[in-house]
Amino acid sequence: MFRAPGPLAARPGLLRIGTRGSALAVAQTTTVAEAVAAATGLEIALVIVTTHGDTSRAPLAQLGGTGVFVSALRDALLAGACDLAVHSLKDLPTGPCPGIALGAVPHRADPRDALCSRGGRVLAELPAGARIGTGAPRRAAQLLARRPDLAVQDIRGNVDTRLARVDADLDAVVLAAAGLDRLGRAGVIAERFPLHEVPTAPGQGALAIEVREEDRGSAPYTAALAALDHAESRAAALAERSLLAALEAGCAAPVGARAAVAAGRLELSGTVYRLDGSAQLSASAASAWAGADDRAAVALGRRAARELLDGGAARLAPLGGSA
Ligand SMILES: NCc1[nH]cc(CCC(=O)O)c1CC(=O)O
Repeated sequence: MFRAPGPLAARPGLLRIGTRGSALAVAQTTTVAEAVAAATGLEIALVIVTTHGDTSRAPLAQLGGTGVFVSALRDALLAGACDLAVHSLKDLPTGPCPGIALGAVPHRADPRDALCSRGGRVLAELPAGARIGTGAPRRAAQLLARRPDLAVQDIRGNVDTRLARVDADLDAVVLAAAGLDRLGRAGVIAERFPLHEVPTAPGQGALAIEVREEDRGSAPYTAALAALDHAESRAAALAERSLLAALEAGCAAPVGARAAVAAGRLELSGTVYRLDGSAQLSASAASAWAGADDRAAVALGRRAARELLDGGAARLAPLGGSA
């Protein structure tokens, strides 16, 4: 495996995998590349695609939401500058992208949120008024639901930037455990919030491997994608995303979800929060799990979303918009 220093032409036996350039993205994509190389014997090149979201310091909402991280990579894939693209699945907009297919969802990492605090204090140990940083309305609402006395601060930036705030001016930050684990930074985690109390962003901890629609059924893509795909992770991620899509909610809406295959069933639950954490609404659904079936997973997400909407989810929280 090597990193392409610039544009790299396609050639037989070479698979070019596109990634964002952040430390986390490169770590994730390296794991993917190693798995494909081991399973297929293909030579793998990492193609780093710089996105507007990486270079701008403007607030995420102003940039058009987390979709900015995704579109440059998709453009590179469609333009033939790479053969596969690796994204954090939770950053993908829920709508389809013409010409691009979801090729694989690899084995999901820890979907939980992690608290990183000064002195390693867990949430219950933080003093009243403690300053806690997150850029996600969902995380803010969940924190306030459990600790209305906390002062939640809006922050953004990559993992290191956000962790640095704990030493600088904040008492704690909340981050995805998966990102910290993948960066070898699990040591900074004071507490992983249990999923039944803190359901996380749909798709959190999962990766999405995208492929050009016209390539997905042919060699060497089929072998690479088969080596990467993990059916249970794919079903869970699709069910969670389908819930978000059916709520017509953006990726920054105050919506938590968790799905998993257990004892032959695919189980999903979703929760919508009032932004200040003072109210929430949950729904769950389950269906028999008989192996890979994207449509069953999507149907499950729609069912849970319908229950949430019927229960008044749209009155509880602003669901629309991507930021
Ligand atoms: N919103 C940005 C983002 N997209 C994916 C991850 C972490 C890795 C993952 O969830 O797969 C993060 C950082 C975070 O939420 O702390």
